[in-house]
Amino acid sequence: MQRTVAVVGGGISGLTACYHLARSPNAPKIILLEGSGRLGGWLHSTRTEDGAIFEHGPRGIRPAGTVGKNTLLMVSELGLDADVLPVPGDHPASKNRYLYVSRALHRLPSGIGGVLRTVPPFTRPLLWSGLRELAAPRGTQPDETIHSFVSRRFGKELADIAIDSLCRGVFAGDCRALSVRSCFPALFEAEQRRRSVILGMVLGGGKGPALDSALSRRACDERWSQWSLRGGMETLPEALQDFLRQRGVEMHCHARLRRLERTAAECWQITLEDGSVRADHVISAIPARALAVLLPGWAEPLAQELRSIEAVSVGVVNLQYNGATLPITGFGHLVPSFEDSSLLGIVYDSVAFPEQNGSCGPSVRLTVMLGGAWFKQGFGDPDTVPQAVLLSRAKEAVRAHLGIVAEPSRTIVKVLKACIPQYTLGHWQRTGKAGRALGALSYLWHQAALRMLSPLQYHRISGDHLVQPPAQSRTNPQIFTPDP
Ligand SMILES: Cc1cc2nc3c(=O)[nH]c(=O)nc-3n(C[C@H](O)[C@H](O)[C@H](O)COP(=O)(O)OP(=O)(O)OC[C@H]3O[C@@H](n4cnc5c(N)ncnc54)[C@H](O)[C@@H]3O)c2cc1C
Ligand SMILES: C=Cc1c2[nH]c(c1C)Cc1[nH]c(c(CCC(=O)O)c1C)Cc1[nH]c(c(C)c1CCC(=O)O)Cc1[nH]c(c(C)c1C=C)C2
Repeated sequence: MQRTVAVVGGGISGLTACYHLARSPNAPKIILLEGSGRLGGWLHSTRTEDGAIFEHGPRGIRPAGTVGKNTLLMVSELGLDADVLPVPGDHPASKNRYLYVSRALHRLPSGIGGVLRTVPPFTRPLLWSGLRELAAPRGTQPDETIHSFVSRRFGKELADIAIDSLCRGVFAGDCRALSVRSCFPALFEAEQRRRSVILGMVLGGGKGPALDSALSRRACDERWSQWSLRGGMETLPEALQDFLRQRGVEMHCHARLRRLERTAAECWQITLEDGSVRADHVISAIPARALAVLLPGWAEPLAQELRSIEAVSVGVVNLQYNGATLPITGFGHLVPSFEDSSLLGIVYDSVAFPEQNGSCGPSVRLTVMLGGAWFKQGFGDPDTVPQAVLLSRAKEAVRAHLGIVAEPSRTIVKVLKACIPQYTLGHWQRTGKAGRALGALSYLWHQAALRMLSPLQYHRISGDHLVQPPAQSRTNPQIFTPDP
């Protein structure tokens, strides 16, 4: 008899889970249950009538590594090759990286010359940090904050300025709280394996299996730093939706889960707001805390671990300035927390993807990212912060950092509540305990099946929704399967 798999959560993880299930031999009956009125989760693009695109969530996917390659393969299989907008290695958005420190923009050093010279905002050449790292002993702790790890190996200045900013630009988080083992497993493992991060990176090792495609070979040849899609990132969930519909996958929006229980007949009873569904297997692709409240009482040890994974909120302000020009070109700039804690950085969307400017003539499109781990101290409660406060803060930052004083011709303000999970110190223990709790509940962990899922998640993104297998096979969705 055909088995039924219910996938909970219609973000990119849930959609990708359905995609791989639908393509598998002996595909089961698949039911996708999404709580909101649309599929795609944080992949959300506004398309204006004059053809401009504004991204409210991710705006560029990195092609590198196993997950990057697998994602490009999926993009190809979905027939989206012609829609891909690459940012090649020689593009200013790939080459130029900026930090805003002491009220000025600083281009980060690159190339051998940049490493040998003292380049502000740093007070010594980066070569010094590199030599220090090569000589530093291997760490002895099972986990460490990213700040402590980088200070110990490369020196405090690099941690305070560059790593602090990087963590804000990837996790909207505080490097003094985030775990190096869970956020940057490659760095942690390089130190464990070779004693030095630099040696570990140069000598390589530990890569997962990747599926090659013409698109990923092109990405490699042209050294893409990232890519987007002509109609915006939301094109990806839309294409997945079309694919799944053709394969007979049942997709339900406004289907928020209320309760998840096992029945005497060894299957899952999924209670929705207005009905219920039965399934042999459940794949959860919803945030960890959202899953914790759905679990039955006997799964409390698992729920407890899932509850402890917090997520931060981000204010995303899209701005378009017709007729304006930027003083510099690059992907954007980041702001370290000591400079301005609640302003994370500004993305120069019109530099990386000018094709998405629309037909209003030359213009600058920017996204100002606010809050993150500093949201409450900067803006108060994300549920009640007035949009005008975020907008005025964003416009002021654009004026002060980039010298654009004109009023924007278009603005969109969104508050993304609890959108980026934080893998804080000891996250590996939480996921380990959760995995053991699952084992003790006598459910099977289908690690192999999971490796293919969730292209974005694996990109050291939010994998919080899941109880994660060990770092190498970390992925997002979690499968609950009754014991055979
Ligand atoms: C501002 C921002 C910028 C980002 N930039 C990048 C980037 O440049 N590159 C990159 O790779 N990644 C980026 N990310 C990360 C990336 O967007 C996320 O990791 C990814 O979208 C997460 O997808 P998901 O499907 O796992 O989760 P989500 O998108 O959170 O989807 C979960 C879904 O579950 C649904 N749901 C929740 N509870 C229930 C319930 N009880 N019942 C049914 N459904 C439920 C939700 O409505 C949602 O649709 C960014 C994220 C943000 C917020
Ligand atoms: C989970 C949320 C993510 C955000 N961005 C990324 C994720 C996964 C992807 C990402 N962003 C940056 C990197 C670092 C390495 C790189 O390839 O550049 C990654 C993997 C850095 C970055 N992010 C933003 C900017 C302006 C930069 C600097 C780029 C550069 O070096 O030129 C914008 C930004 N993106 C996110 C946030 C919270 C943010 C804040 C300003 C989300």
